[in-house]
This record gives sequence, structure tokens and C-alpha cells, in this order.
Amino acid sequence: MPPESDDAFAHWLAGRAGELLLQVRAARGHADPAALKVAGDRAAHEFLRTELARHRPTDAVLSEEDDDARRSWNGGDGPARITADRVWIVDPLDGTREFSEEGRADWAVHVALWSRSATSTHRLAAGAVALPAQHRVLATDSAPPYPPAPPDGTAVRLAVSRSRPPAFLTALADEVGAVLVPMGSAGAKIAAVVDGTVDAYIHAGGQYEWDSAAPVAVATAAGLHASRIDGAPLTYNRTDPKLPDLLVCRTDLAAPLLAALQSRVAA
Ligand SMILES: Nc1ncnc2c1ncn2[C@@H]1O[C@H](COP(=O)(O)O)[C@@H](OP(=O)(O)O)[C@H]1O
Ligand SMILES: [Mg+2]
Repeated sequence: MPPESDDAFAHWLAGRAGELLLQVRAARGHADPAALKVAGDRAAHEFLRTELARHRPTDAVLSEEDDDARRSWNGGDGPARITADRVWIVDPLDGTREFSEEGRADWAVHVALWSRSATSTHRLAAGAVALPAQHRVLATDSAPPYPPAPPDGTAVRLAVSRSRPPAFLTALADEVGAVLVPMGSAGAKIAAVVDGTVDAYIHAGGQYEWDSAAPVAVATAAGLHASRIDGAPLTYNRTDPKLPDLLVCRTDLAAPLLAALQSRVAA
């Protein structure tokens, strides 16, 4: 039986889905990357859906792999999650592209619980990010420590999408004296901020709630800054699941990075 508390359950779910993904990867190999992506997405999604239905039958679920997941609900009859008090926001396989590439470890499983009664602005009551190929799970049930500050004089290391980096980031990096660190998966990038491998993660131009919910729950549990790139709070379980940009960083970097982002956001 899985653990009872929501935090520990999220940790368990993400870890088990991650083990399943490692098995799918080992069994299928990398000869057909497109088929491997589909098999991984489906296996992790079905596992999460089944276990959530079994152990949290009255909670709603928003999963990237649901047919209508990307739909924006403007009035009318929305899905149960819109009025639900508790919604699991899951990305069964974040960094699908990297999962299909041999040897890469920058892909993740995201499991977050949004709760209407949570007091934080993002209302994420629990979260877990499994990094199966890195053999670790970051989760709110084992609050990660705040990352160590790098030695003085070290350039700011800025994690950025490998495949869809925001166009303005090269100029922004020049402005603040940062180096860009391309990496796959929002979860893997935020995990790299949590463990101090990089100092910040900036994304813009498109993403959905499931791409950031679980990693943001873990990052804020560690005391890190997480917001939209204009400084507004990240909010979840909205009628439109698009959440196209974010900044996650050490708190001492939030003000200078938001200031540098301000002109780009307005542009
Ligand atoms: N412009 C965009 N529009 C929609 N989704 C985007 C996006 N840029 C990144 N993402 C999503 O954010 C996640 C991390 O992206 P990246 O690895 O490029 O940093 C990926 O999730 P999935 O792998 O779950 O699809 C990717 O699809
Ligand atoms: Mg994703």
C-alpha cells in the first residue's frame, strides 16, 4: 500500500512511475525514438491515472496526456477540476524528447496536488519530481535544503530549454553576466536550481501548468523564489491551463533577474 499523507503519496507515485519509465526505456531501446516517446507517455500516464483513481477516488486530475488537457474552458460546462477542492496536476513524462535520446538523464515525472484550501499563492499542497535516470526523487515530504551559494565572482548559471530557449535570453545573459546552461525538462532544470547545479531557470514562450506545478512545489518548499517573469505569482488549476513563462531562482537573484526581465517582458 502507498503511504497515506499527500506528500508521501506524491513521492511514491512519482518514484513508481519513474521506475516504470526506466523499464520501458530498457525494454524498447532507442531504435525508434518516436515510438519510445509514445510508449513512455502512455505507460506513466496510465499508471498515475490508475493509482490516483484507486487511492484518491474523489480528487480531480489534470494530466498532460488527457485528451482535453490543453483546452481552455471559458464558461459553460468545464471539467470536474474547475470546481474541485483538490486536483492532482501531473506530467507523466516531462522532457519526452530527452527520454527518447540514449544516455540523457534530463527527464522527469511530475506529481503535484493543488488544494483550494492551501494558504500559499500557488496553492500547491504537495509535490514530487522523480528524476529516474538520476536515481532520485525530490519531494515536499523531505523538504530539500536551500542550495549553497556559489563562491563570489562565479558567473550566474542560467538553465534554459535545449530545444525552445526564449530568444531574449542570450542578450539577458550578457546583461547580467550569466552563462546559459541548456538542459531538457522543466523538472530537471528546476531540480538543478534546487540542488545548486545552476542558479536560476528562466522560460518564456509557452508551457502548461503540469510542466511547472510539481517542480515549483518542491522549489518553494526549499525556500527558492518562483514567479512569472513579470514577478506575478504562479497560479494553478485555472480554466486555461497555459502557463507560458516562469523564473525559479535563489532569492538573492530574484530582484536583479526580474529587473533584467522587465524590459524583455514589456517588449
Ligand atoms: N513553447 C512551448 N510551448 C509549449 N510547451 C513548451 C514550450 N517550451 C517548452 N514546453 C514544454 O515544457 C517542458 C520542458 O521543455 P524544455 O525541455 O524545452 O525545457 C516540455 O514538456 P514535455 O516534455 O512534457 O512535453 C515542453 O513540451
Ligand atoms: Mg512537460
